[in-house]
Amino acid sequence: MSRRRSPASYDESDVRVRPGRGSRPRSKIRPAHRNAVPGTVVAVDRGRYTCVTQDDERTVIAMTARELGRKAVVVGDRVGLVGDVSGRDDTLARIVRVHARTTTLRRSADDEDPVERVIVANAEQLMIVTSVTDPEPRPRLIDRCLVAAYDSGMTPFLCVTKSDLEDPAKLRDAYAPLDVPIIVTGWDDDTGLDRLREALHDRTSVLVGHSGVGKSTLVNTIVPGAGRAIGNVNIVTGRGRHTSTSAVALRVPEGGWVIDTPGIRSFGLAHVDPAELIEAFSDLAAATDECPRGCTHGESEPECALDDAVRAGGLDPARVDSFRRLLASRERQSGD
Ligand SMILES: Nc1nc2c(ncn2[C@@H]2O[C@H](COP(=O)(O)OP(=O)(O)OP(=O)(O)O)[C@@H](O)[C@H]2O)c(=O)[nH]1
Ligand SMILES: [Zn+2]
Repeated sequence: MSRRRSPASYDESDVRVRPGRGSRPRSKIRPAHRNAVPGTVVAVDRGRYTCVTQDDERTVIAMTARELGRKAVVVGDRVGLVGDVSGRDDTLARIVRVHARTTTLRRSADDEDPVERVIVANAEQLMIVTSVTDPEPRPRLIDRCLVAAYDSGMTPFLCVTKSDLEDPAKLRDAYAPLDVPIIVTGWDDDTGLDRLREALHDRTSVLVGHSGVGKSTLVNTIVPGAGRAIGNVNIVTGRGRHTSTSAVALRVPEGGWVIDTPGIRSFGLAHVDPAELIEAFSDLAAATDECPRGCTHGESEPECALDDAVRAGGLDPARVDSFRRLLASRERQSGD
């Protein structure tokens, strides 16, 4: 029997409105956003997003609209902007849309940290910068950057700097067996710089590397007037804001974008499946074709073909060791 009640006794808590997809008045939101101005995020600083509009390259500062929720917006994101998009001083636009990303460069603070951070979106290639010396090359960091590149869908290449200080042959030989281009630069090495310009031309490239390897120096050469501070990470971007903790995208005059990132000490890979790691070790991957089914290629695998290849002199033991250290660090985290 249905209860009858007067409107006065009508308690709103009785009313069940299903928040179904169709019940929202979406049409109220959409028309405004249809006119959203397309842009790209070039810098992020404490909730303020510096964007460059697609049509006329105006610099617009924006915040995210509430409806985007807590979704992270990062450098390289293609966004839709509404509100005051004039780009005049003291104006603030709103980002109402973030388009699907073609690539996503992520890292976690360390391998045990489940919180991954998206650093850059939509870049095509990862330029891993390492100096021959001062600071010394860190092969494990390079390996981790390679893993991150493949995981993100970006093509990696190595840029070896400071060849004027020490012969880069050893470093170059170590990475030659990998399927990764290597560009060597140094003071008075114009050929290297030409090759680098060519590699960056008309592409969107992210620079990563340990602090002090010379990223800012390269960026200032490639992008005159970029104003990247040499010797520390305090930089001036957009309308003169100071940023030191996040990436910044800069337009290459001849075409393309370079995205500089602050110097890093480590590159956490908590988000990467351990089974994927071997892809970043292209010099080792072929040997694992001979492994028994289900081999993880770890230290304790009794019949891993990597060991046979090392014994036969076909693989550099240091490379296998480097791979296995990374694998062990990731497997600990996965609970294997
Ligand atoms: N000898 C030599 N020194 C270089 C070269 N490139 C950069 N340097 C020097 O290396 C130091 C560090 O350079 P930066 O460009 O600031 O390095 P960075 O990678 O941007 O460092 P962070 O800003 O900490 O990320 C500076 O003193 C540069 O002058 C090079 O090719 N040869
Ligand atoms: Zn194996």
